[in-house]
Amino acid sequence: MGPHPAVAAIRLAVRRVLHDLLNDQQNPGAHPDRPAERPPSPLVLVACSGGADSMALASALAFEAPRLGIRAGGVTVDHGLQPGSDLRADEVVLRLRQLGLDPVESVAVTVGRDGGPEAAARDARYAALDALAERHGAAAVLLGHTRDDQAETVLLGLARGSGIRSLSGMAAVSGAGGRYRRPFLHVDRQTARKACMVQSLPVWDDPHNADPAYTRSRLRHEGLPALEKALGKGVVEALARTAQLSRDDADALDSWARQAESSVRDAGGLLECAKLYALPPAVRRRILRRAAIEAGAPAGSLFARHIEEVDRLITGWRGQGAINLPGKVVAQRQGGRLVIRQG
Ligand SMILES: Nc1ncnc2c1ncn2[C@@H]1O[C@H](COP(=O)(O)OP(=O)(O)OP(=O)(O)O)[C@@H](O)[C@H]1O
Repeated sequence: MGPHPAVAAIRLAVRRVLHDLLNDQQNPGAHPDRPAERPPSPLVLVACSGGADSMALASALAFEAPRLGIRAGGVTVDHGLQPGSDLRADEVVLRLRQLGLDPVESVAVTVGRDGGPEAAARDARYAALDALAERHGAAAVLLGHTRDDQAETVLLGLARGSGIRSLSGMAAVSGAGGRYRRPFLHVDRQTARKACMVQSLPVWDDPHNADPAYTRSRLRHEGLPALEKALGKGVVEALARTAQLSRDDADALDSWARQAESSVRDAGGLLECAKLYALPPAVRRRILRRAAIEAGAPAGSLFARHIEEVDRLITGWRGQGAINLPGKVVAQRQGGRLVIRQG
């Protein structure tokens, strides 16, 4: 008898990603900062919170990796935000070792105060995962984001009025050299939970995930169920499809903007307003955003409203003054040119 369908589904998802990874390593051109030499037995780490999604991911990695000549390890990050978080981290380490993963590490981080508490925890976590992956020379770090997480991200973006780059949600491959991989973006949360249950894997339920103080938690427990009730089942799947379609569109527009950029700069490299005006707004705004980031505006603090304001220097010129952007960047018109630089 084969494995339970839920276990088969999570293993297949991980097997696909491991195959992709091996292909990328044989084909280093796909990621220029990846070393051309393929290590004899690459190491893949799973980032595990102890929750159902990442425990399921760890179990599938432990099963599939040895069959492909890949070493499987694990890491859990202790954000130190709840009493007893260090004990939980120790427990996760133990469970990962029981699955046969090696090396397994717990990393304690200090969560800063920049942005909201969730964003600060995420920044600290990724910094720790980056450092650990470097230290072990890991070929990849797997993350347990599911199709449900993707659907929630799309809905949150829609509610904020975001553009299609935000609506494209989380990428299957991201980070330096394509380090982060998300094998479960097409696997639903129920399947991951079921896979843990039938394999008798104990899982930890983060109280934050059920706390109505958090937007994502309210969306998960109230928003999405209400949408499904009103519109029928399949909303999650449809939103995840929107993410994929948006990603393809956003990539195409980014590429168009990169190509158009040189044609809107004069010999001195300044942006020419008349030429920018002639471009479709989606392409023009991408060029303005890139110019602001190049001048030193931090990407994470540069919002659509900032770019819209700069855009009005092109499309609604009434002699307005300089626009201040995050990172002390200033955008202003000088005759027929747009200058974006450190103020
Ligand atoms: N404390 C942590 N240590 C290591 N990895 C983590 C940690 N928290 C989250 N991750 C990684 O990021 C992914 C997404 O995080 P998120 O907070 O959405 O998940 P979760 O609900 O905490 O737990 P899980 O995905 O494990 O059920 C996790 O699946 C896991 O791969």
